Amino acid sequence: MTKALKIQPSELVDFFEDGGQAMRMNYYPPCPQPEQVIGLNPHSDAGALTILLQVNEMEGLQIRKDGMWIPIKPLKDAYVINIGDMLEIMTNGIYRSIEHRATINSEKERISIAAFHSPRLDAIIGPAPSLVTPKSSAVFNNISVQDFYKGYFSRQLEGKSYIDVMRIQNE
Ligand SMILES: O=C(O)CCC(=O)C(=O)O
Ligand SMILES: [Fe+2]
Repeated sequence: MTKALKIQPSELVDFFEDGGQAMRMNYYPPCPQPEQVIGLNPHSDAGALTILLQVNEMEGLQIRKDGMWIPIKPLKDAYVINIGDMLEIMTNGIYRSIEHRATINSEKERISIAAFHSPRLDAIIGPAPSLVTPKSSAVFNNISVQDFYKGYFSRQLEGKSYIDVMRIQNE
C-alpha cells in the first residue's frame, strides 16, 4: 500500500505496530417481511481495514456505489476486505472507506464475522505528511484514535456521516 501511494512505509506501518484487532460476529435471523427491516444500517467501518467472512454464504452484504446498492455475492472460502474511515483519513482521501449495509432474507439466517484492524489507541492519525503538498492540501484534521472511536460509537450508524466531522472546511 505504501508503495502504491509512494509514501514512506513508516508513515503507515508504525501506527499498526501495537494496533488492535476486534472481531464481531453478526447473526441475522430470517424475517417473513425482509423489506420492512434492515440487518445493519448503512455505515462505513471506523478502523483502517476490515476482513469480513460471509460464513454461511447467504447473500445480504451490499455496498453503495454511485448512489446504488450493489450486492456482494459470497464466494466460497473468500474474504471481503473493506477500507475503513481511518485509512481514508491517513491516505488523505485517496483510499475511500466503503459505505455498506446488511439486508435480511425470508428463508434462512445469515452469519458473518468481521475483523476490524485499527492503529494503536494512543496514536494521533491524520493525512500522511508526504500526501500533503501545495497541490493537494490536507482534507482531514488530525484526531486521536481514541477520540475517533468515542465519537464513532456515540452516534447512530448513518452512512459516511461521521468522517465528514473530520473534514477540513474550506471557506
Ligand atoms: O454482515 C455483513 O456482511 C456486514 C457486517 C458489517 O458491516 C460489520 O460488522 O461492520
Ligand atoms: Fe461494517
